[in-house]
Amino acid sequence: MILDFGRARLRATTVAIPDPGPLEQYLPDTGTNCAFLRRGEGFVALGQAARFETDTLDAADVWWEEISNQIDHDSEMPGEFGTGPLAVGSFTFDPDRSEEHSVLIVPEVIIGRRGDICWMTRLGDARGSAALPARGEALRSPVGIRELGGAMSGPQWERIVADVVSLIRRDEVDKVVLARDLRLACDDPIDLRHVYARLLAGYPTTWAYLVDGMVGATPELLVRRQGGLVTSRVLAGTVGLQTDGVDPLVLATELSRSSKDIAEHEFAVESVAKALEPYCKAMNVPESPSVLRLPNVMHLATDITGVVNHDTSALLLAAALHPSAAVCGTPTHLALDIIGELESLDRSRYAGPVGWVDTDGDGEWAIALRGGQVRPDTPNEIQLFAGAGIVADSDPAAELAETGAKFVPMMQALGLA
Ligand SMILES: C=C(O[C@H]1C=CC=C(C(=O)O)[C@@H]1O)C(=O)O
Repeated sequence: MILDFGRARLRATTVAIPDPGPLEQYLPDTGTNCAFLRRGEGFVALGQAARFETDTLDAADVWWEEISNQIDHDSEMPGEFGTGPLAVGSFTFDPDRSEEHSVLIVPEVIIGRRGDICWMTRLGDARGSAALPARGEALRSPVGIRELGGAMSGPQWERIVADVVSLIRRDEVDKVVLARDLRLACDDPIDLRHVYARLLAGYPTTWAYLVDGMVGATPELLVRRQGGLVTSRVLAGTVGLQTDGVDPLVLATELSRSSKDIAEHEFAVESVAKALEPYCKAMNVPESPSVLRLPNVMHLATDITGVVNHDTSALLLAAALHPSAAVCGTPTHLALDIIGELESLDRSRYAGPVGWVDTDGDGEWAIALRGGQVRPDTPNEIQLFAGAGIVADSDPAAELAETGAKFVPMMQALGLA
């Protein structure tokens, strides 16, 4: 943890700025840089005023509340969602079964946009606060990229899917989300800004994240808290769009009628609705899902909304919701054990919450899907992850193909697809 404010309180200043253009161009090639953007909205964050490495979202919430209480914030747009000092984080899927740490970073400079509003927040010395940082250096595309393989081969992974299907048919568990990984290497350290820019261009409707070596473009929002309102976008049930010549509308119709995908989706919706209920005085859970179309896949999607009845921060709401049955299974504890036993994989921060929280406890936490992780000791390598929900009617070959379709955004961003 880097944090020694001594007795001094921390000063933060937020100013309105003219439209700075695409925010990702301000990401520097070196040092700490984070980003959380969707359709051009969100923020990029530079530098690190404080850092907390932890296991749990609850511990992170306590730490962030302490820091928040030390910040004096001077803002030209008080109360505007997402403006002001915040903490950006990426959490492991299962701290009990991971070598990886979770991290919460308090950036020094934040440049943001939401609707017509653009702003810059600086922590620390407020002098020169109106000047935007210089644009980052030119992006570097990966050179000599090659596949190193994953923890399991395709056929090995299909066998564990078949084992899980047997467990489900024997009523030992209802649903288990199984994941696999793929390691890639380049000749030089990977420029995550390049990967990030490609994801932003190719997948504009997703939440594109870049936090401490984790990069990806996820379509799934675990939770957003904005004032008293809470939203969660639940996804589960997928069809790949790689099938040449098949009309996407036909695929969308098939998906929305597929009893296998509907069952898979219902487990996920139920897990989120149940976890959110104690925190809400009113909640709307649509009765049937819609179809969400992305360039590589289509998903069954349900947007749950509610009114929060407690003063519960976005971080604590994420703690209550994670791991949902979209990434773990039903019942949660059994699915976690089965994943731990069969997957042969440290999921690290894949499928964990990734996002931000502000000093009022508002924020957005997505699920770190469709991404990969670069670690400081192996900067030339990236580990990609993709998973699929397994239910009674799952076909191992189809589930393997589905994970292949879910790798596509990262493969494209790395110049491989
Ligand atoms: C676990 C992943 O996706 C989840 C989100 C949407 C659809 C899913 C599915 O249909 O299996 C998964 O539940 C992943 O992308 O690695």
